[in-house]
Amino acid sequence: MRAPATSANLGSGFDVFGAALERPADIVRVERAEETTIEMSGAGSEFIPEDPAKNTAGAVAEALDAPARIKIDKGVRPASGLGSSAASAAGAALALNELYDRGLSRSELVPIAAEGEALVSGEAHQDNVAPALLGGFTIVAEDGVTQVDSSVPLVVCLPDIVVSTRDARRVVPESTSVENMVDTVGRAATLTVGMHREDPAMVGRGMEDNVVTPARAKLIDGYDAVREAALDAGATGVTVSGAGPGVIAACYESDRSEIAGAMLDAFDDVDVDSRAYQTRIGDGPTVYR
Ligand SMILES: Nc1ncnc2c1ncn2[C@@H]1O[C@H](COP(=O)(O)OP(=O)(O)O)[C@@H](O)[C@H]1O
Ligand SMILES: N[C@@H](CCOP(=O)(O)O)C(=O)O
Repeated sequence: MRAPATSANLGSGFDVFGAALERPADIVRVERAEETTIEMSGAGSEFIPEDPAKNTAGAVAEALDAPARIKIDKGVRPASGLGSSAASAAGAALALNELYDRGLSRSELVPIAAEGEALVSGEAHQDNVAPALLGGFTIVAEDGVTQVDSSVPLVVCLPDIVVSTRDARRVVPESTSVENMVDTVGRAATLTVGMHREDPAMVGRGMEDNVVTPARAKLIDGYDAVREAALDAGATGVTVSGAGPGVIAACYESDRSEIAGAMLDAFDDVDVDSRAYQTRIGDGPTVYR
């Protein structure tokens, strides 16, 4: 099972919007077993507990009552803002659903995979697991998830800084002004139509946000300079990816490589190592049998 990285929030859609990324991804393998065991390898795996009670894939095996030998090769580093914890949870949910013939749809697996998010961030937010399972752009609302296929080009720059989602949720303001609310609704609506039209300019305009992103940007050294550099290089919009520290830019494909270089240079200028993924909005998980 190949389960994609995801970017949640996209600025104006805190805890609502999410997008599957074409790359990077986790590879999740499962075999039936008497009790669940987990073996981790790959990017940042030394920081991820193999104890099933502390691993997002273990939480999913428990929720599905599907004990298994689970092997995860991380393509998505933990505490990245790229839905690392969600990729493993979504991959495990889909793989275990097949292994045990549970017959649940990908949409029905969203709240089950979110059990993993509750374990690591304290809340079962679904805005990463929804796109990780369904692909494309997703909107998580009280009454269900809406999915739209899209392939808008993106650059995601991941600095060598760790920001845990649990900590980054603590800095989110408890309230905001009506003026900010009106601005956010306008931008969220613009972004949604932009995704549907696959229009990078509209998506970029909708990625601004005056409430959550400014509070979280303070946790990322060099954020303002990286954002400016990406915009100068042609990005149509830039924001914090998920809870950070990843920074995501929407763009036209022809500008992608220049934007990636500009973001890497801007982090380098403040002595922060980083890596850039030239990617786009992509599909959900791929199942290998
Ligand atoms: N299978 C897993 N993959 C990634 N992180 C996991 C996993 N299981 C538990 N974790 C823990 O979840 C935390 C990372 O999740 P989170 O802070 O939400 O970051 P991200 O934005 O990358 O998802 C780390 O503390 C990590 O040890
Ligand atoms: N809506 C959540 C999304 C967290 O995404 P992650 O990729 O950082 O785990 C939040 O903003 O807290």
